[in-house]
Amino acid sequence: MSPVRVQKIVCIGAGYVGGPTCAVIAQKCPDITVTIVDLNEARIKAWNDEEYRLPIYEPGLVDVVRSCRGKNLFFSTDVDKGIQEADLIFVSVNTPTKKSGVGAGFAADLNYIELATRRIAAVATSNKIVVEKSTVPCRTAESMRTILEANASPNCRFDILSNPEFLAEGTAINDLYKPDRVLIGSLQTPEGLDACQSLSDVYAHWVPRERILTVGLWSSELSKLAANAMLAQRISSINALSAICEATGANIDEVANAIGYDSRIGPKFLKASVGFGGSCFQKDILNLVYLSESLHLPEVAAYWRQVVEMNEHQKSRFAKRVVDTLFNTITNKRITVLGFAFKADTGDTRESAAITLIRDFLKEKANISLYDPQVEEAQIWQDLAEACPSLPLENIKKQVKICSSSLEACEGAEAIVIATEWKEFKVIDWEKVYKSMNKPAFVFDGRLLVDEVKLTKIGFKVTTIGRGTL
Ligand SMILES: NC(=O)C1=CN([C@@H]2O[C@H](COP(=O)(O)OP(=O)(O)OC[C@H]3O[C@@H](n4cnc5c(N)ncnc54)[C@H](O)[C@@H]3O)[C@@H](O)[C@H]2O)C=CC1
Ligand SMILES: O=C(O)[C@H]1O[C@H](OP(=O)(O)OP(=O)(O)OC[C@H]2O[C@@H](n3ccc(=O)[nH]c3=O)[C@H](O)[C@@H]2O)[C@H](O)[C@@H](O)[C@@H]1O
Repeated sequence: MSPVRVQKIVCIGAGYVGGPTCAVIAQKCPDITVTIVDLNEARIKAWNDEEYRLPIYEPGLVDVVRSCRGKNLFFSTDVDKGIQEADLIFVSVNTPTKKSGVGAGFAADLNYIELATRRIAAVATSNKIVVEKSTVPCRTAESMRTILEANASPNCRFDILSNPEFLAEGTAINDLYKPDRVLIGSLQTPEGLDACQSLSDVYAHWVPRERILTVGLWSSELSKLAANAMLAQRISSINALSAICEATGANIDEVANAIGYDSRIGPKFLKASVGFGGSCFQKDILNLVYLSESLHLPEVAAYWRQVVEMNEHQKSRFAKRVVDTLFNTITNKRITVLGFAFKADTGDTRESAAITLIRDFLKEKANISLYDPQVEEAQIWQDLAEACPSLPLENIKKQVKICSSSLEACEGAEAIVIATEWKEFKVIDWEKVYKSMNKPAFVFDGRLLVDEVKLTKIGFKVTTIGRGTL
């Protein structure tokens, strides 16, 4: 046996990971045909949209899709055909936190992985390299192998690899073009190592070989959870320090800068905020907590759980600071929330801190004016309805107004809360905004975004995460 030269790839799951990742593979590997399949017809239709109104917003993505769609990049709902034709299959389906049953609230829901794996077993008629792209608990590859081997037709051989994705939303294309590393886990058997070589050769079209790390399967799976846990832990650490700054008069930006100069700590990922969001940090840490508990390591589980608890504390601490500052009541007051996405440069709202803040403000019976440059209106209503199950949507709609610009959202408000660090919020005409607001006019900067001194000079009363009041 020698490594197979990959000619046809199918990716199951056309989401935030499958879409950009496989579009970049197609662009960088013109000799490989890449098909991205999904059961969600609307999503596939949007990927095939003639005007390139793609289902996800990601800077640079349209150019990548434009460069190869219809040549060696295809989007389809025909999952079975995709599987049959491919020699390498990425499984890039969602792995959300389980909502019910054993491990509810912590463990990963592997139902989508299992269904995709069963489909591969049911329809494959030739050898396949099956690659776990989704983030999964340690040893999921073993379950996949058991399902594949028990259900496959006799002449099919399956080699399973783990190849977790480390891209961040908003910078996905750049992260894919120049990854810090590509991680591939395989069994250390001759067949496993050959499969690993085949996938390495795909990435080597544009990633330097020294950045392609090859390890054992379980190390690869665990490294993904570990990377997200360590990143989230950094944010919870800086946010914990931001509370101390607010109480002492220290400035969190100065503290972050000072500690970041230590080359062992480094300057990145030390921005205090209203709390981390996104589909993965919380889910992956809870997954690690569940794994630790299953392995009878309660102290380890408690350690990682605290990262999520600190994040919840940061969000509620910020919401409380808003209410306290507005003379202990926001009932019937108009609060402007700028930003709804979980971070800038994405339209993704999963676990966004803005949702928690608005939920808390609605409980206090405030009126909300909301503006985000990318998030669709329907998504906002869906997220708020889910976050406030005891409030009928008609009531939410009476309390929340979705606006089409920052200026419109700020008019007549008592306070502005910056929830997402969109660059455009930095350059708002703050003089104009000030004139249009009720006085005293408050700004609560949950993202260390605006110039506090300048806004204070205009007349605003500014409260910033990690700083005492000026
Ligand atoms: N969103 C992100 O930035 C990152 C996500 N990840 C991981 O990647 C995985 C995917 O995440 P996203 O792309 O964000 O999820 P997503 O929800 O955007 O996309 C998953 C897609 O899979 C499709 N799907 C589910 N089961 C299917 C099946 N049996 N056959 C065909 N299609 C199926 C769904 O319809 C959906 O469109 C998750 O495990 C996540 O933890 C990893 C790194 C970054
Ligand atoms: O597995 C995943 O899904 C991905 O999760 C994160 O990527 P992502 O969630 O897209 O975005 P991040 O840039 O990590 O931001 C996550 C959250 O932390 C917040 N954040 C980030 C950095 C910081 O210094 N402070 C801070 O509050 C962001 O605003 C955002 O709400 C990781 O950065 C990726 O490496 C990983 O692949």
